[in-house]
Amino acid sequence: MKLKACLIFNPVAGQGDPDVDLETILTILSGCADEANPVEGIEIEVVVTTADCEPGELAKAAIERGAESIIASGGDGTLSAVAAALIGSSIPLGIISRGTANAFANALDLPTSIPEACESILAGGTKVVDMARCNGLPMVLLAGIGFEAETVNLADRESKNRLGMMAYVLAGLSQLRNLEQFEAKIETDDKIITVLASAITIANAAPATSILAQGGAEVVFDDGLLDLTIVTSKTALGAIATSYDLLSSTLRGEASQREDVGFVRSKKFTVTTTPPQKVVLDGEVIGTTPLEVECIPNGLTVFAPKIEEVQPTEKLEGLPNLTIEDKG
Ligand SMILES: Nc1ncnc2c1ncn2[C@@H]1O[C@H](COP(=O)(O)OP(=O)(O)OP(=O)(O)O)[C@@H](O)[C@H]1O
Repeated sequence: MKLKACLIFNPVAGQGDPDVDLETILTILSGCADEANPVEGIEIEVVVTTADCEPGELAKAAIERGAESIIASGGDGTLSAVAAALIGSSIPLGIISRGTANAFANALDLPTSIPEACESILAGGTKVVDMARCNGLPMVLLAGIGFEAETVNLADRESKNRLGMMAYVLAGLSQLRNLEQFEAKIETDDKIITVLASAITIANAAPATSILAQGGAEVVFDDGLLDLTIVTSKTALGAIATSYDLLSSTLRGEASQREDVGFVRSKKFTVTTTPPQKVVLDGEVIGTTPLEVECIPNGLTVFAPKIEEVQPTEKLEGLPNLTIEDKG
């Protein structure tokens, strides 16, 4: 057995059967999933979360007990809390998503199925990604002002259980009726921008489905910078057209060309608004503007699948008596 890890497991996350999920995880991580070809497994201590525990505190306590790595399994709430506790440490974090949106794994290009996530942890490859701090709180993915904050507020636990991802879509559609613009002053590393906005999103990392973060087509999670997207749509119809454009341009890997979308990168942003707007941080409403967000470059180490090397399509050098004639 190698590497002593602590698995922090949320039994109520997502819509799957937690007993089956836990057994699958432990079987794969023990190295015995393939009976014919067992591999060296990981020694694991399992800590099950409770309704009133703080998963980050569980992670810190496990490290004090000697855990060499932490594995978190649950929804984005559990994963973000554990990641936040590991910012600035070199303790690698394994991410096994079992939530509704699985934004955390999607944003960092990590596997979202339980078997694939476990296999990449077992293989031991890691990568280093940026983290951020928003109004003094740890931020893994993004902070939203305006439209997105209202949407998250409306997608409650009960509707997420019933509807899964649709809860966010329906909450977003119903929120369009109340779309309101606000005055925003945005300070970057080198400029001050004032604008009339309906949504502002500051992302460290974001899945393609977080369309309000996608003005610049790609949120790069290891460039030491944050990506800010401004949406200024005035009407519900305009917001639908903008959302559709952001989704389709992201899927094409292109930046939005719409006049009601703007984007800018910076290591740090300060945003003030009139009137004050709700702020959602990694899926939770944390209060209202103003807000200050700063990137923490290389803030977290995560287990990640090894990038497959591209095989060269041609190699002739070194062959004996080699001549190569250009046919012109
Ligand atoms: N044993 C438990 N019993 C009841 N609630 C729990 C327990 N463990 C954790 N929780 C609650 O689970 C919530 C965190 O859930 P998490 O975000 O991981 O999953 P999720 O809500 O399904 O994910 P998503 O946000 O992607 O939908 C916290 O509110 C926490 O209080």
